[in-house]
Amino acid sequence: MTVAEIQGSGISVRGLTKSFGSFRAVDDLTFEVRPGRVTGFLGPNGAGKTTTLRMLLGLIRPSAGEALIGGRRYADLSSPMQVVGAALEATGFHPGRSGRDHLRVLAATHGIPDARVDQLLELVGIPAAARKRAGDYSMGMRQRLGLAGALLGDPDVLLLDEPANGLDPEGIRWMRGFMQHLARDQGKTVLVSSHMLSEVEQTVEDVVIIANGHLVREGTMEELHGEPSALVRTTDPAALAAALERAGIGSAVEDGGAALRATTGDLARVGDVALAAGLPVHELRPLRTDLERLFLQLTEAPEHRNRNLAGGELVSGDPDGAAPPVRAVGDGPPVGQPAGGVPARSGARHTDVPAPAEETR
Ligand SMILES: Nc1ncnc2c1ncn2[C@@H]1O[C@H](COP(=O)(O)OP(=O)(O)OP(=O)(O)O)[C@@H](O)[C@H]1O
Repeated sequence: MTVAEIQGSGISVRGLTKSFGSFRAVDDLTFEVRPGRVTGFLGPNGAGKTTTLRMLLGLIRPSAGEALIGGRRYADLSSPMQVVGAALEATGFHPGRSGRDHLRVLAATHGIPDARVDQLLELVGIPAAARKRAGDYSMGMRQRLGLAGALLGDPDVLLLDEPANGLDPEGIRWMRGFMQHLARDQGKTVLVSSHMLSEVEQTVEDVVIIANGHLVREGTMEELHGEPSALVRTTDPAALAAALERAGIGSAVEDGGAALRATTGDLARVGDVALAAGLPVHELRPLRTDLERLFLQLTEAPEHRNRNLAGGELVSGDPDGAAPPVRAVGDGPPVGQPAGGVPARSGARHTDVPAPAEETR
């Protein structure tokens, strides 16, 4: 795959806004999602994740702004199934039909051979169950069937809404590995939504965090973790702080002055400095950012506090009349060809946030 092809299959959301009556579910949202990476689309319940995904898929019409896949609006894709696959809700299956038949019907309407269906059922780990009625499936099996449906057209872009819901620990591990394989080995753009950062922190390379319809943070997991640092406990923290400073390492007091946080992840160096200064080290360990605390800080800041949960007018379907409210996984977009040309990722990062939450004990 060439660089141009890879860049051509990203996601670009610009100034995206969606109002339901007077209620703004998505508010001037701008972010980019890169190919070849798994990106977490995160936010608390009601933050606007599903609404955004539905706009990307042309299921509802934006009130303003645009949601582009490979540089194009969904409605302008001539072969959407080969460009984007989505697993939004694992509920859109005919209960009396087997999982296999569900996929075969879907495949047939898009000229995809049955062999692909069986290959995918194998790939997602439900080859035998696929012959049973989908109505008897567990939530985890429906998730896997939904994923198979999303992959039918071998799209470059995958949108997965809370795919770990209902999976057992082994299923979650499998799903993580599978998403990483799709992104890293196949160069696909994988956007996975979740309301918990901890659920996806081991899977995703990038994050887009929203709250109350607004973007609160966009960046890599590394950026979210912040600069590495180390906690060091000794008998004379002030003397160690001075020694560290002479060695070019910054520090700050922790634990009410009983310990120091050194601004380096190089534990050996901190230990060596203490030894050279003749100070005993009673504790020395890396300090990790408490991501769950950071997530709460980001999404519960007063300006982002979740007004959504307080209500808002519930409208069934889309008042703009763009499309039906719910669509089955992988439901029938027409056949055509892949899109191209997504603009380069913006270097800008959102930083209207408190300092990273740090775990100190
Ligand atoms: N058709 C609709 N009419 C009115 N309000 C709606 C409609 N669809 C969504 N909303 C509201 O928009 C807000 C965002 O909903 P959305 O489903 O996008 O959030 P979410 O981040 O996906 O949440 P969750 O994690 O709970 O699925 C919610 O307050 C929701 O009630």
